[in-house]
Amino acid sequence: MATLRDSLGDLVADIDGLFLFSPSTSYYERFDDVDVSRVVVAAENSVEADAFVELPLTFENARDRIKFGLEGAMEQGHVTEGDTVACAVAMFGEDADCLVRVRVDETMRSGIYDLFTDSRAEPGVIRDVFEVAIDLGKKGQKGKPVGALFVVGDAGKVMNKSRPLSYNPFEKSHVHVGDPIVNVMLKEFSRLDGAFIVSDAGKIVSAYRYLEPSAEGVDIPKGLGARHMAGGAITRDTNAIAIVLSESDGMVRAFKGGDLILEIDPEEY
Ligand SMILES: Nc1ncnc2c1ncn2[C@@H]1O[C@H](COP(=O)(O)OP(=O)(O)OP(=O)(O)O)[C@@H](O)[C@H]1O
Ligand SMILES: [Mn+2]
Repeated sequence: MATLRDSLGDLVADIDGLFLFSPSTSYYERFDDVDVSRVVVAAENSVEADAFVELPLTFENARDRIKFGLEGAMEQGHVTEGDTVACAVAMFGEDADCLVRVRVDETMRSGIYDLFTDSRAEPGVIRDVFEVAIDLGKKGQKGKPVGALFVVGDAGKVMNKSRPLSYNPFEKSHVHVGDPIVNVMLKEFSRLDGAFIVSDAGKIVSAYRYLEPSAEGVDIPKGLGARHMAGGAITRDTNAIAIVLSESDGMVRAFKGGDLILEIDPEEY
């Protein structure tokens, strides 16, 4: 047992910060006396932590969850480059069952935090669009897999770089993502071609848009087709982000600045 304990000790030796992911109050309070900065990463700050990073999604993939927390803490100044931190994460259960030691540096930065907090669109709008895409990916449309492309934020510019494929069902309406009825509409219209355009504040500006960005210099992973190329490229030409559900592999991918930032599997949600 001694060696196992030693190796656990190694994981937390000389750390500069302790990250607690969605801790219960009693778990959080167990670390009241630690002499390193304690950062809570959770959907809500129910433990009233001083250093808190809000999770917009659960991020079933623990790597994404940790990256989000670290990037947020870097951005908020709770940790700095070169720090080594320990992260207590719940991987399988409700309580922390996993301890991860990481060194905070620029290579850790995937842009996952900036995607939500430093885009033109409001973080809540981005979260709502993710939720629609994940839901659509999980259930498909009438049991069949569907693809969908959502371009979120900077809608005026996106409209200028696209053209209609059909009449716009959202033409005179003032509906917003996150509204349950709208989510049903979005799912219904996802069977048809083109992209949904969503404003910074979450208004659905249009469906059925054919995007015409310049694809120059856009480097998307091999194997992805025109939908992903158009989605990635429009985020280089504008300050929008794109959230793309693939009909062929069922994954939800997010692009910003022409780069693939995040990839999530709806089946895990
Ligand atoms: N420039 C574009 N603007 C808007 N929608 C597009 C554009 N190009 C393709 N699409 C949409 O994407 C759909 C799928 O195209 P394609 O198979 O080439 O993309 P993909 O990236 O492989 O996506 P998937 O993984 O869903 O198959 C098209 O039927 C069309 O509705
Ligand atoms: Mn395809």
